[in-house]
Amino acid sequence: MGQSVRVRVPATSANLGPGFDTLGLALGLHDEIELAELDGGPSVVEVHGEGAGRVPRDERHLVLKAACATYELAGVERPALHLTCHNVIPHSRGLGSSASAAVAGIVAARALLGPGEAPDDEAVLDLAARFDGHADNVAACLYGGLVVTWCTGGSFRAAHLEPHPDVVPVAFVSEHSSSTEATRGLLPDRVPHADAAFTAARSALVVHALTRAPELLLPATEDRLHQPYRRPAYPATAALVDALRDAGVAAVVSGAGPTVLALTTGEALPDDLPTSGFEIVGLPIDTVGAVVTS
Ligand SMILES: Nc1ncnc2c1ncn2[C@@H]1O[C@H](COP(=O)(O)OP(=O)(O)O)[C@@H](O)[C@H]1O
Ligand SMILES: N[C@@H](CCOP(=O)(O)O)C(=O)O
Repeated sequence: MGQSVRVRVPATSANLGPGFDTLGLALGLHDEIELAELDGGPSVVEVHGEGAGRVPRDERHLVLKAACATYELAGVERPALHLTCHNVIPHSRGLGSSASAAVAGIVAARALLGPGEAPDDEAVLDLAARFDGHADNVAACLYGGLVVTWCTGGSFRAAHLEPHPDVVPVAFVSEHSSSTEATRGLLPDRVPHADAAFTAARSALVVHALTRAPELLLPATEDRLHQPYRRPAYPATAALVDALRDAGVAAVVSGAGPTVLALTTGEALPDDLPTSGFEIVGLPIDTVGAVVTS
């Protein structure tokens, strides 16, 4: 075997209510991968934990594909690779597992590429966003903390912000899965101008609430752009979001769902919530993002 690297990537929650396709938050739940260059032969994929026995273990594997895309971007012939995945982030629940997989592969391949060959930070973000299709998830995964993402001149960009220390996320991880692609299919091509204006105000306010004024999180997390349209895909998720919000807790659908994210300030949650089918997990905000650990 040639040189190898180990990379740790956080889970992420996208949208945060009104920030559809724009806002992302990194959470303290991590996958780890090892990527090693082989002297020859076909690439090898080992998967432990989440997805083992379900995800493909050949060139279609997301982490390996993302690593290959990085060599291609760098214009460097790719060696055969040995990939080992230790997965914890649940798949298809709205916690950005596919984005974390893409970031893991890209960051690992960048570390293996020589100086002068590796893509710079902007190119890495753009590649990851194109590869996964969700800049909000990949930017949070790369940088940690809170991100605002946008696309300009055909390239994805991100601003990194420090969340207020009083913000305490609690995830209600659904035992059911939901395909992001499928729930995007529920979104209309057009929305009423009043709903766009309503949500634009909340989207700006939620950045203020998350960084400076957590007491505004409940009004700041209202959304009319995506959650109302996705409700039929997961009634239990919709009911839990409603119950939490009725009790004064700033709850949103995490990403495309069906997990629910409550952005609390550490207050006790009501004990009469409709949580059947959900695992309640306190997840601190990850402030460092993807790291090469060795
Ligand atoms: N670590 C991983 N390794 C390989 N494939 C993965 C990994 N994480 C996610 N995937 C693939 O992505 C799919 C989930 O993507 P998606 O529907 O966007 O949900 P999520 O909200 O978890 O990102 C999984 O079914 C699996 O095929
Ligand atoms: N902005 C995207 C985010 C998808 O996140 P995921 O964690 O559900 O993959 C969307 O809302 O579709």
